[in-house]
Amino acid sequence: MTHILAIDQGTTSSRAIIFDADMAPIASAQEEFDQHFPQSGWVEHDPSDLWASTAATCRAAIEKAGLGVDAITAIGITNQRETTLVWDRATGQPIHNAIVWQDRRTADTCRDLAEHADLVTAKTGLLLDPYFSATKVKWILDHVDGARDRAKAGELAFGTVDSWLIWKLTAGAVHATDATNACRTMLYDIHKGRWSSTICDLLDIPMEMLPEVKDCAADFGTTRPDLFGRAIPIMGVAGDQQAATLGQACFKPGMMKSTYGTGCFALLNTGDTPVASTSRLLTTIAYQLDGKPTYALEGSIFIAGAVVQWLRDGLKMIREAKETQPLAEASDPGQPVILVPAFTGLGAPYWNADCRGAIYGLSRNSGPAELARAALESVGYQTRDLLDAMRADWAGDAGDASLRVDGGMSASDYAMQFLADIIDAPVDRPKVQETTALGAAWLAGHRAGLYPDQAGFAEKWALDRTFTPAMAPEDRAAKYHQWTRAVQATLVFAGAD
Ligand SMILES: Nc1ncnc2c1ncn2[C@@H]1O[C@H](COP(=O)(O)OP(=O)(O)O)[C@@H](O)[C@H]1O
Ligand SMILES: O=P(O)(O)OC[C@H](O)CO
Repeated sequence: MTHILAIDQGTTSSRAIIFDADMAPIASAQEEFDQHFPQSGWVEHDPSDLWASTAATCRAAIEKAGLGVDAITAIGITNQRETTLVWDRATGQPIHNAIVWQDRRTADTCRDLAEHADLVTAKTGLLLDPYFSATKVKWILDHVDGARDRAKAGELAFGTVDSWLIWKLTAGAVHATDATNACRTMLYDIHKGRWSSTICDLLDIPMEMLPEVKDCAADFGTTRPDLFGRAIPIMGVAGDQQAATLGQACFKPGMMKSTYGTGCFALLNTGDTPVASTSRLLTTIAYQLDGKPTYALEGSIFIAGAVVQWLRDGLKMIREAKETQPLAEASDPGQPVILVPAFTGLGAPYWNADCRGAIYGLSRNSGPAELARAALESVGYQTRDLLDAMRADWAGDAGDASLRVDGGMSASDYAMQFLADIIDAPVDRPKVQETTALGAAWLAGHRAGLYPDQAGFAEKWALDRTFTPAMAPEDRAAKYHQWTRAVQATLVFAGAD
């Protein structure tokens, strides 16, 4: 038994990757699943799609590795965070579709609770926003007949995607989550390390439905033997952005990573201190090991790679994401087209749930090339917003000041070079870009005694390429100024002050 199976259940696809004893990925499988948009600003997943694609990719990865299931020592799970599921404990049937983290349907609920915003932030480190699970659970309890009474009677279970997968993998034997997922629900007190009865009361969420919260490396039960041919222990769990922080070996305070998947999430390790943000960033748990939380400041952007998906699936302008590279390179640099991809509102540091996307600076000559460039650049601009906010919040040593990047969109050289240019700092892309899965694998592998400790793991981090800033300072300043004006105009259009 020398290998680890990492499950990465993301927003647009489920992946399973087998890592060998040296922590190298040797086999993987991936499946996309349907996104459901029942109304503007609403996003749902079918829970059975999340489970079926996870089970299928695990089986496919084990098969591809060709080693037999006995080679798998343990499973690590990482997942899209905040996405909310409620299911019947007796039947295992969800009572509603999963409400996805991007979903803004509870914007009004958040407005109604505005007087409690400071209390919520003080306890959870989060901002009172529809992004997090709490108001989504409330919405399900408010809208599904009899749900609240059944939850009070202990008949219903709430979970983020990790809990749902653990439940399915263990055939309902384990209802648990880890501290990194719990801290994204807006129901968890990150200082006391337990569910907040105050916030549960505020939202009328019965605590009977909440999962047990564990360390990231812990015993999460064993899989149903018939699933993969043998009962495999689940030994590691972390939300995907926290898993990427681990996978990027950001173990020291001041180290930072930014992941470019559907959205973009930058996490700065702040050590054992939960730093309260004055710039509307989130205070979150980066990982919890041996009962001890390590905290992070997080900037969350809702749309990063999803803007490229929109060019592909919405505008049908490209067939594959990578076509944006030659298009952007061929664009006319004289056309300052700016795309503000606020398709589901704006996240950090603006936190406006109502605004929607906008494109500025179009002329008769603007076409796919300029749009592709604007889409790739929008990700760099948004990251700059986050890093400026982090600099304002974090007085500690900024490590080596480089930004470690990963996620599907980090494959775009154009986007990464523009990112380095606009943030005026080196951008380091590692050899293993599956850092999210690697982080989950490390948690499980370390607990199983197969993988090294933090220091040994950090030594293995290997660089693929550094993108060095090459933009003239006056161009950087002028371009960023245009971006900030475009964001302001977008907020004004949405009716924000
Ligand atoms: N070469 C590329 N250029 C630009 N964007 C890309 C490229 N490859 C992938 N992407 C984007 O990356 C995202 C997928 O990244 P991934 O890490 O798999 O996301 P998630 O975990 O959120 O499902 C997609 O939104 C896709 O548009
Ligand atoms: O699925 P991803 O990689 O876009 O990540 C989603 C985040 O966890 C949402 O907070």
